[in-house]
Amino acid sequence: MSGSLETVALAGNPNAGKTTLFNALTGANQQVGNYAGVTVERKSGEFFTPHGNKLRLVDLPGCYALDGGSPDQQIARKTLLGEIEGEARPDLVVCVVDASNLERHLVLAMQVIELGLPVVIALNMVDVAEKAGLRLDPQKLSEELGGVPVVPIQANAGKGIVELKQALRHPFPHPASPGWTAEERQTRALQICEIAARRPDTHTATLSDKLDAWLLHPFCGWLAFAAIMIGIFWTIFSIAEIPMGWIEDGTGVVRDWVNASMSEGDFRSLLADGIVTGVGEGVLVFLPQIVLLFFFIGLLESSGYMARAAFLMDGVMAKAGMSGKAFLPLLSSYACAIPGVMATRTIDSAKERLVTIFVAPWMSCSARLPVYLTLVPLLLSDMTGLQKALVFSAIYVTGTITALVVARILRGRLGEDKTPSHFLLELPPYRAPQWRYIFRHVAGRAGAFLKSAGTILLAIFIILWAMKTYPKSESEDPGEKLAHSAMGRVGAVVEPLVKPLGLDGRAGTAILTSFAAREAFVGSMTQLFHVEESEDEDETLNRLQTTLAAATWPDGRKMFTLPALLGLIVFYIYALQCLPTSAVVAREAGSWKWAVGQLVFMSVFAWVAAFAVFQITSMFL
Ligand SMILES: Nc1nc2c(ncn2[C@@H]2O[C@H](COP(=O)(O)OP(=O)(O)OP(=O)(O)O)[C@@H](O)[C@H]2O)c(=O)[nH]1
Ligand SMILES: [Mg+2]
Repeated sequence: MSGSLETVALAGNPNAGKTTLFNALTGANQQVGNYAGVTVERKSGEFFTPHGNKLRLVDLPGCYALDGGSPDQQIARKTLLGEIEGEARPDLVVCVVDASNLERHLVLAMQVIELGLPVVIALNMVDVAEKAGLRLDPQKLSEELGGVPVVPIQANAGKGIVELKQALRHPFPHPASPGWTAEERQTRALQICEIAARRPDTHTATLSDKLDAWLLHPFCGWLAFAAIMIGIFWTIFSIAEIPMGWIEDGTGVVRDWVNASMSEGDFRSLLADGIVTGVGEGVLVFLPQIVLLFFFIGLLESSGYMARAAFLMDGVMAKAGMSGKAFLPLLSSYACAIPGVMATRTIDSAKERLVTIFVAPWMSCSARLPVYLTLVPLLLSDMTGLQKALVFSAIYVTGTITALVVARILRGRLGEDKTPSHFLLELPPYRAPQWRYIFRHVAGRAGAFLKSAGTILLAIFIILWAMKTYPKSESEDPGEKLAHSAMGRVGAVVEPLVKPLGLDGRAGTAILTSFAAREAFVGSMTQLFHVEESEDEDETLNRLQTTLAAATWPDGRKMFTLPALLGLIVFYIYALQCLPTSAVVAREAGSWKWAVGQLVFMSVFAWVAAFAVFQITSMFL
């Protein structure tokens, strides 16, 4: 920690643009989104003022008042009051206010001024205010607030950043702290707005209003929601197929090259079958989909549609005994449960927060995507893009509905809460996405995915290869060879566990590896079911799918029948196979018991559900 640097804190209402300003000042790429409650922890960075002073900048979660109850708002308050252990109180507060929403944002700004710390007001979103016809007078605003410097900026376009930096110079301005009551603040804010931000006389319906009439409509809204979901999955499938083909071809070329340029032996087999095939066909092929998924999530977050989806879901959430506030954390869990669990910090009610943390991993995260992408096309021969998109939507809906039902039961058991959660979701205006941020964010995610391919997954594949190869047997028969190997023995141990699900020890072993990382499943399957190199060009494409479709039991029965596939998909919907998530759950819920309980519960639930699906569908199909 850079303790000696002077610290500037960014405070303000949710969705005021604090993190956008933080990124603009420090060059960081922290998460921004067009809804309240994106930032839930303190993030710090550094920047230089034009006078060459280096300052530390702390981005805070947004808050409506300095006495809010939810964990994220407490972080903001404690930081401003200097109550965070090991952290000095900030030397200066930059209070970010939304110029197009001045009346409400000023109330908090006045509270911040009353703290007695030096304050500079960053009057953000001047573009939006101007479009709405507001006539802003920063000079007047500054006078009315007792001389606090006011700098108009547009954080998402980098406008006014230099001026803002210039305002952060010594001596830091010390405003007089008047000590208003809550009511006085309200009236004062109104008065100031009338003087410093004059509204146009006529109120015209904005584009956001017009869009919302459709997108929040009790019927059309849901229709639009469904269309957006299916549209996204369909696009992911159809566009990604092209680069996937290239990656598969590329993997084939590299494997052929390894096979051609080395003499036969264990090392060649390790490189060609273990590493190249596992990493290429088991992991890299999914990069295009992952990139597209995060791109679309970024688009939804950035445009403001996410907040609408939460609004639509409010009624459904209420039936599950939760507020719409729990929906946004659940929604971000579709990307990854870790930020989802973190985002529960915006929930005031401690019990509702625990319940949300508990069910968050059932929102299908991006790591499950490769598993579904491999299994879904096997369900029917020659599935169309639309059919796949429908099955995908069904998978996501299944996870979500189960999560809500379990949340409802759990919520009932935990009993009433002292602090009832009041749902205060703001509907931000629709905004043009921050493209640069989205692209950097997607690149970051892709990088993390590639890193896992090069580290933990690579290690898993090497271990698998070794287990499959040693100890060696005298036999020439591939089946006997496998049975003799360490892998065959592990498979024999896990087989009784997965046989009731219609799977054999090989599939069982692949499931086992995915407890280390879900993405390992496909690569493991590639290795475990690997058949002899085929000379046929067409077969290289979708090789794993062809292999799995042809896989049989020793007695010749087809293994991946429709019931077995459905069971396996259901298993992956429900299984919690992610150690990092468990670690974050333990931290956020404040107890390891909660995390272990969740892991055990979800694993057992997954097995039972897969068992039921396999057994029941077997009766009919
Ligand atoms: N039009 C316009 N949009 C902006 C401006 N600054 C930020 N935004 C958008 O406002 C939204 C909210 O930005 P964030 O930076 O995430 O807001 P925040 O204050 O950090 O929000 P929380 O972390 O939820 O408290 C994003 O969609 C930004 O693209 C601006 O000056 N003009
Ligand atoms: Mg933020």
